[in-house]
Amino acid sequence: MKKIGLTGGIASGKSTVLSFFKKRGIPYVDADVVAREVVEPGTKGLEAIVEHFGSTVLHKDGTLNREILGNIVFYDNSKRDVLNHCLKQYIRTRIMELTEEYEAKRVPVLIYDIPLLIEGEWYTMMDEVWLVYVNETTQVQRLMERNGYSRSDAMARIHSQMKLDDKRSYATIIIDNNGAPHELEKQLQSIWSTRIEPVLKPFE
Ligand SMILES: CC(C)(COP(=O)(O)OP(=O)(O)OC[C@H]1O[C@@H](n2cnc3c(N)ncnc32)[C@H](O)[C@@H]1O)[C@@H](O)C(=O)NCCC(=O)NCCS
Ligand SMILES: Nc1ncnc2c1ncn2[C@@H]1O[C@H](COP(=O)(O)OP(=O)(O)OP(=O)(O)O)[C@@H](O)[C@H]1O
Repeated sequence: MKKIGLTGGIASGKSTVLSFFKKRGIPYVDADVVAREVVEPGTKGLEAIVEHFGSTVLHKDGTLNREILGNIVFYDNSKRDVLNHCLKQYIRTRIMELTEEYEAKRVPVLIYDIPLLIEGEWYTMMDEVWLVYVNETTQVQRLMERNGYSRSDAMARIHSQMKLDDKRSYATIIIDNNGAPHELEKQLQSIWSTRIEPVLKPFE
C-alpha cells in the first residue's frame, strides 16, 4: 500500500486537494476528523482535556467547546503543548488502526490528510509527502474568509504551526495553491496521471 502524506498549513488547501482524490474513489484518513472523534463525550481524550483545562471548556451538554479551547491554545504555546500531549496517543492509535484496516482491505494507495505531518513526525512513515503551499498573505486571507476570524486570530493559528517555507524541504512534491482553483486542478490532474494511475493499474 502506497502511503501518501498530504500536508500544508492551516487553510492552505489540503481539504480542497483531498476532495479531488476522494471524488475519484481514493481511500483517505483525515486527521482533523480523527482529532474530533477522540474528544467525543465519554472518551478518555475529553476526560484528559477537562482534567487539564477545567470544565469551562465544555458546553452545557458536555461536548467540547472548540471555540473556547482554541482561544486558549492558539495564544499560548505551553497550553497548546498540554493539549497536544493530552490527545497525541489517542490520535496516533486511531490513525494506526485505520491504517491496519486499509492494509487488510489491500487498497493500493492511502492518502493521509495530516496538518501536523511534519511537526508530529508522521512523514517518516510515508512513501511520499505532498505539501500544499501558499504564501502567508493568501493563507491569512483565506483563513479569515473561511472562518470569519479577525486578522490576529488567523495569525495566531498560522504562527502555531511550523512555517510553510520550512516544510518545503520535507516534501516529495509541492502543490502551489496560490492561484485560482483551475490552476490547482491542472496540477492535480498531472499528479493523478503520474503518481496515482500507475499505482492503480496493476489492480484493475
Ligand atoms: C484546539 C481545537 C479544539 C480548535 O478546534 P477548531 O474546531 O477551532 O479547529 P479544527 O480542529 O477544525 O482545526 C483547524 C486547523 O487548526 C490547526 N490545528 C489544530 N490543532 C492544532 C495544534 N495543536 N497545533 C497547531 N495547529 C493546529 C490544523 O491546521 C487544523 O486543520 C482543535 O483544533 C484541537 O482539538 N486541536 C488539537 C488536536 C490536533 O492536534 N489536531 C490536529 C490534527 S492531528
Ligand atoms: N485555489 C483556491 N482559490 C481560492 N480559494 C481557495 C483555493 N483553494 C482553497 N480555497 C479556499 O480556501 C479555504 C481553505 O482551504 P481548505 O479548507 O481546503 O484548507 P485546509 O488546508 O484543508 O484547511 P485546515 O487546515 O483548516 O483544515 C477554503 O475556504 C477553500 O474553499
